[in-house]
Amino acid sequence: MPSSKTWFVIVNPTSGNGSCKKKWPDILELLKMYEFHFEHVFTEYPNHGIELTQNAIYQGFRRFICVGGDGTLHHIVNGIMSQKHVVPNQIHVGVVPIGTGNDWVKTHNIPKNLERAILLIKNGHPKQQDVGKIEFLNSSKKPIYFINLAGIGFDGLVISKVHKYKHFGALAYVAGALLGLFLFKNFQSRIMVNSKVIETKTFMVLVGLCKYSGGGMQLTKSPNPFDGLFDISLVKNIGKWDIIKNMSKLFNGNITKHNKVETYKSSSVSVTVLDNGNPYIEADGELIDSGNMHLSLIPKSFSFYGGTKNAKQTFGANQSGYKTLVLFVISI
Ligand SMILES: Nc1ncnc2c1ncn2[C@@H]1O[C@H](COP(=O)(O)OP(=O)(O)OP(=O)(O)O)[C@@H](O)[C@H]1O
Repeated sequence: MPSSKTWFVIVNPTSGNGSCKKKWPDILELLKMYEFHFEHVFTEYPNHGIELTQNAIYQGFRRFICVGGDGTLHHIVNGIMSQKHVVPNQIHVGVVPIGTGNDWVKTHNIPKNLERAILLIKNGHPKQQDVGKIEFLNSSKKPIYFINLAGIGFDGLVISKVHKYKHFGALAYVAGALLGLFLFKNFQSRIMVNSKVIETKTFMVLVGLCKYSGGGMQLTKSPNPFDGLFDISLVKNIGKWDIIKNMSKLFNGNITKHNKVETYKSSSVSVTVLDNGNPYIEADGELIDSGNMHLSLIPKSFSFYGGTKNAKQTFGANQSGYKTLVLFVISI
């Protein structure tokens, strides 16, 4: 049985397009220098983080460090939320962000600098944010949990393409979006939210808890991971050229003001696909399924070490993302 002070460190060597493997020796030194008691493991295949987290909880670990990107963190969250041994928010998670998008950490002011991220964990006090739960209608698949954003439609298609472009860094999401625009067909869906039933041609439905997704895009209006409500964007029958013309608005949040976008605040939402399309569902940037889904919110269930607003923000992708996009488009 590990002591309550022992950390369980989960390292995804493939995160950040493989940069995690190169940075791990420095992280190891820093953890030793700041006198963490810890054990560490490497993930060996996709989704392995879920199993590693659950086994560590059964062994008695209550404090985790995620060394990786949004996907690695997503799997740790799913390991925590899908076990029945310990109340989820009694397990505390620190993050050393070494992903490609690193979207979740931007909301919580977690620095990308390795030493500062580790010091934040060492000196921080855990906060609790809301967790989303996705249940798959017409399927026996187990629920999936998310802490950043989940989406169905175009968003899911982009995630299905992104892995091919991870060597572009955060621009992988832009590359996936540009390719996806030419492949995607809007689908007919029924959305149930706040006792309202909406049937419409749909580009995507986004269900947000935190502010950034897709490498720094802001796709919902005013997400708050602590308020017990999802921040939902229903993007109706928008055209491809309309998206291209409004590309900058994906990064500054103004896309939610477009006349084809409706926004809602709710603690649950269902999406049923009404035509032959089988749109992909993504959660925290991971492709998880396709088809119909029901989402509900579990308040303050994820406990983590976050930074403060005053901490120096080292990402700034929301400001720089659009400029980088323009450079990227010019370069291809
Ligand atoms: N040993 C491994 N081999 C292959 N894939 C792995 C391995 N370990 C974990 N994975 C998978 O790697 C994927 C990507 O991880 P992660 O999201 O942390 O990095 P990233 O994609 O670079 O960052 P971000 O999501 O922030 O853009 C996850 O889906 C995870 O399941």
